Amino acid sequence: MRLVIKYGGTSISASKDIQAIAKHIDSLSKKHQIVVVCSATSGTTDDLIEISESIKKENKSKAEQLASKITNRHKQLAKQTIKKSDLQKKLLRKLDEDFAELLALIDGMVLLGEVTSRSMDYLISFGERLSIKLVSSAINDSGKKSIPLTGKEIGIITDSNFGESKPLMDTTRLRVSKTVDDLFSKKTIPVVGGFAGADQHGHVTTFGRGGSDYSATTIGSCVKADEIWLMSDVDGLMTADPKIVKNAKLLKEVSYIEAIEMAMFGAKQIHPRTFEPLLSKKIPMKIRNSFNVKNEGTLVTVSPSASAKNTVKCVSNVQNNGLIDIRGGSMVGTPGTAAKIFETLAKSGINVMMISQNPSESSITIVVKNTDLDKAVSALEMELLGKIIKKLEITTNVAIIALIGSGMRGTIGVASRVFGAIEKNKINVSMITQGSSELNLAFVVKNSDTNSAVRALHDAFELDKIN
Ligand SMILES: Nc1ncnc2c1ncn2[C@@H]1O[C@H](COP(=O)(O)OP(=O)(O)O)[C@@H](O)[C@H]1O
Ligand SMILES: N[C@@H](CC(=O)OP(=O)(O)O)C(=O)O
Repeated sequence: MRLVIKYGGTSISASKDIQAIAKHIDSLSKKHQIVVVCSATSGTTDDLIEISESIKKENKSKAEQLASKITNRHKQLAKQTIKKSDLQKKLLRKLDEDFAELLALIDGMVLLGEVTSRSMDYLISFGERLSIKLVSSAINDSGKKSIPLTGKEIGIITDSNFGESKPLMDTTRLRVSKTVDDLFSKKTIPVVGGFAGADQHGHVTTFGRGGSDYSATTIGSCVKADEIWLMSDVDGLMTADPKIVKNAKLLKEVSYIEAIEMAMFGAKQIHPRTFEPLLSKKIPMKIRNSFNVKNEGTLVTVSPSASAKNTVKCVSNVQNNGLIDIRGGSMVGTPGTAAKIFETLAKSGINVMMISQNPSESSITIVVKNTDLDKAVSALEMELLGKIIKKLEITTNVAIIALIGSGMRGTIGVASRVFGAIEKNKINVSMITQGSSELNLAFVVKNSDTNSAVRALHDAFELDKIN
C-alpha cells in the first residue's frame, strides 16, 4: 500500500514520541511505501508569529530571543532523540544553519521595517523546516534511509496568495510524483514539511493555520496514495472535544461531507480545504492517535457503511469569534445589499463563518473570527456605513456551537431538543442557522457558555451511547 502519514505538532514534541514514530514508520515501511508529512512542533508556529509581532514593534532583541528559544528547543530534542553520534552532530549542524538563516531573515525584516505577507510566509515556514530534520534523522537513527524535504523541495507549487495559498495541482502532481517515485526507487522515506509550498517564482507560500493536513492530502492525491492517515493526540474524530466532554466517544466512520462540516466547525482543527484533493480520487482517510496506534481511529470515506448513519454525530465548537449585526432601513427590499456587504468583506480577505438575515431584511448578522473583527468592521464602516448601512452592532468573544450529522436530514424534532436542552441550562442564544443540506444546526453563545452548551447537547442526544 502507498500511505501518506501526517504527524501534527502534538505528536512530535517529545523525544520519546519522535523515537516511537521512527520505530512505527520503520515497521510499516517493511510492507508499505510511505511519505511522512510533519507539522511544526507544538508552539513553534505561534512563536514565529510572535517574532513577526516583535519585528512590527521594532523590538529586535525580543525577536532574536524567540528565535534562539525555538532553536534551543529543537537542539535539545535532537540531543535527546538521536543516539548515533555522527547523525546527531550532522543534525545539530543543520539546525544551526537554519538558525543563522532565521537570524538573517529577522535582520532583513527589521532593516526594511516591514512585515509583508511574503516575508511572513517565509518566516512562519521555519517550524516545519526544523521538525522534518528531527523526524527524518530519527528514522535514519532507526536504520532506515530517509531525507527531509520542505514543501517547496518536494515540488508543491502554489499561487502567490501568501498566507492562504492553493496548490496548482497539475504542476504539483508532475513534480511531486516524480520526486517521490525517485525516492521510493532508492528505498528512501521522504519526510515532508507540511503547511507550505512555493509559488512559481520560488517564494515560500503557506496554506494558512493547520495547513499541514492540506499538504498531506495534496501529496496523497499526487502520489495516488491508497490511504492518508492524520496522526494527532486523540483516537480520532470524537462526538465532542474530549477536553470538554469526558465521556466523548470515538466515531468509527464518517463521510467526507460530515468531516468537512466538523472541520469547519472546529472539531479537531482540520484545515477546511483538507478534503478538496480527495474528492475526485475518493482516497480514504484515517484520523488516528500517534500515541495509540493499536486503535484504528476514524475512517473518513465517501459513503460510510449503513451502521454509521446516526442522526447526530458530533457537537463541535469554535470559540473566539466576533458577531456583527449589520442594520439599516434602506436594506429592506433593496436588491444587491447582501452582495455589497459580502463583496466588501471578501475584498478585505475576511472569511465569514456564519450568516443569517432577518426575514424583514432590516438586518444581516455575520460571525467572523475575533482576529478578523477589526478588519471586517473597518471595511464595512469605510465602504458602506451611511450608505446602505445605518448601524453596526458588535459583540466580541462569542462561540459557535454546531450539531453535525447527515442523518439529521428530514428528522423531526432536532431543533426542539437542542433548544430545550439549552434553555434548561439558562444559556442565551444570539443567532441560529441551519445549512439547507440539514447537515448541521449551528448557534452562537458567549465564549464562557461553550462548555456547558456542548455538554448539554452531548447529553441531550445521548452521544455517549453512539455505536
Ligand atoms: N470532535 C473532536 N474530535 C477529536 N478531537 C477534537 C474534537 N474537537 C476538538 N478536538 C481537539 O483537537 C485536538 C487535535 O487537533 P490539533 O491541535 O490540530 O492536533 P495536531 O496539532 O496534532 O494536528 C485534540 O487534542 C482535541 O482536543
Ligand atoms: N504548523 C502549522 C501547520 C499545522 O498544520 O499545524 P498542526 O498540524 O500542529 O495543527 C500551524 O501551526 O498552523
